[in-house]
Amino acid sequence: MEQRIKGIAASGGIAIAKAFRLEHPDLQTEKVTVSDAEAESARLDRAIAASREELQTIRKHASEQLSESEADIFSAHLLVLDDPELIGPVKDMIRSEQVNAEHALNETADGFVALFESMDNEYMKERAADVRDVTKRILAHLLGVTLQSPAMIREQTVIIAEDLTPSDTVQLNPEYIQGFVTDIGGRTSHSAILARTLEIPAVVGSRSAMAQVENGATVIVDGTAGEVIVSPSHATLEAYEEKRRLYAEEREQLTQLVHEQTRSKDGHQVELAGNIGSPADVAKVLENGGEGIGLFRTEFLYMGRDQFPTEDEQFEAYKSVLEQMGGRPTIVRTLDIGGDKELPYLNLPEEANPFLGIRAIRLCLAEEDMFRVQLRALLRASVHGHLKIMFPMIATLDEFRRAKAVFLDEKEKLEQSGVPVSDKIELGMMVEIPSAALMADQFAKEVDFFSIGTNDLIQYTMAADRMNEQLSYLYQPFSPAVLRLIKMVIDAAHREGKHAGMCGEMAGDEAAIPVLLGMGLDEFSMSASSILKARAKIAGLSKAEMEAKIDHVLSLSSGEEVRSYIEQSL
Ligand SMILES: C=C(OP(=O)(O)O)C(=O)O
Ligand SMILES: [Mg+2]
Repeated sequence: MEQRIKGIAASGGIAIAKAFRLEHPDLQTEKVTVSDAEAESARLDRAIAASREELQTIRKHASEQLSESEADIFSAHLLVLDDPELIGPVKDMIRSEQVNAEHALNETADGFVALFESMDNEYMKERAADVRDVTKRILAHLLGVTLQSPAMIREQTVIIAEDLTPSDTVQLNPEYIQGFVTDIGGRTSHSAILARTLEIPAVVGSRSAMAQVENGATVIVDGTAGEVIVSPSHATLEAYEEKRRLYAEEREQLTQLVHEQTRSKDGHQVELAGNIGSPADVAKVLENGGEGIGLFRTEFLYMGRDQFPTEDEQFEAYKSVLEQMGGRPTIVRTLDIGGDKELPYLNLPEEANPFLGIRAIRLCLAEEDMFRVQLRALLRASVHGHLKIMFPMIATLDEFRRAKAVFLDEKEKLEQSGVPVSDKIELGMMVEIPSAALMADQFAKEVDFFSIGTNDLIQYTMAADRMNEQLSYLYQPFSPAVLRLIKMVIDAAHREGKHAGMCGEMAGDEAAIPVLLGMGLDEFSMSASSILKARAKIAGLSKAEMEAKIDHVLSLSSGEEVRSYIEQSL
């Protein structure tokens, strides 16, 4: 009997294969009193050493088979493994309570996991997953059991699991693993991100796949719709085989656009760029035909560690991105920390409204030494490619001028000490605060370019938290208030002969592209996987026709009206 299970669409496409249940061994432990605490502590050390060796092997496998960013997950695990804040208390507990290593490890790790998960912060939640994953590995070694390894699978399968740990996911060989379904997890969990990187269809958060799917059952994973079909009827199977064929055909057609320029039907050219968070992300942007980097979120270089990255570490990262981009325009955004992105080692005072607090450029101007380190690293890297720098969260002209003055001061100092620096670095700003959009005419005289950050611009225009799902009716890219601000920014830039780009999620939204093209946006920056679709979309649109409709769009009175007008006539 055909059964359908709904879940969260984590990675697009259709997979059809036999189910393989990935079950993790029972790692239940009991509290036992030990007489020799030192011997117990030594037993823990041996399990940690064995885990370290295993993790190093997996990390090597990941960096060879996948990319450095996947390998980084295991570097994070190795850091957890060596973290005295985790291991120290485990050993203390073994000694002070005379208990077995398994129990001490479980108790301590549970405490950290609960603490991290209670924080309303995506980043800390991921750290909780890392601690859980590392704990399991050490426990397996303590208990002498083997963790099942997906790398051993050698037939076409769909993996069904309660959850896939990052170490499971990284072992998935797309040659055999057609897709996967998990009971828990969301779109931003490690397993979902890796599925998209591997381009394996995946459904996460299905809740009941493990309870309903038996080993060897035929399974269809519709990763686009977030649906799993178990033991499909003949008719369903045929329908999905056809869907799978169409999906592959569509992707194949899109890859033909990789080396194309981005032009509308009537010949207007725009630039399609990629958003990245680390040098490892550049490869995907290039594979998908990105013509530049429109946003490098450098804060990720500062996160996931316990101290600031040094000037040299940053220099290497910027140089790597610029070299990989081989002369294509590369916009690096200076540190945008604060709000939901925290740096534990910065010890910022708690704020009642962090999104309205000391974040991004405000923080950099307050902590000038930290800002100068980043600017020096960028200046030194500038000779390795086509670097543009932008400042986040600019609210006033004074802030832009102050940031620019610090930049020029560092530039001069480096030049005086004989360090080669490019003379062509453009300095721009994010427009993500309504005050900046409203004053765009004045900013446009002083900046080299604008990049509109709609993720924040929408939240600050509508006073609606971008992460609060209950406010999604207000968080509307198509709200005429937001569209009018965007239009003001683009027009102001063009009046001064400057470029206007966009790096918020809206730039890659297929429904928004006709309006943005019509308003004259010069550069659209988005996640790598959206680039080719956007290129195809633009190729089918006439810039002149879109432009003729903008006045009407801006005269509409609600986001819903704009959306339905776009659906019907753009
Ligand atoms: C691109 C943006 O920046 P972030 O999402 O990093 O705040 C934005 O605000 O639109
Ligand atoms: Mg922003």
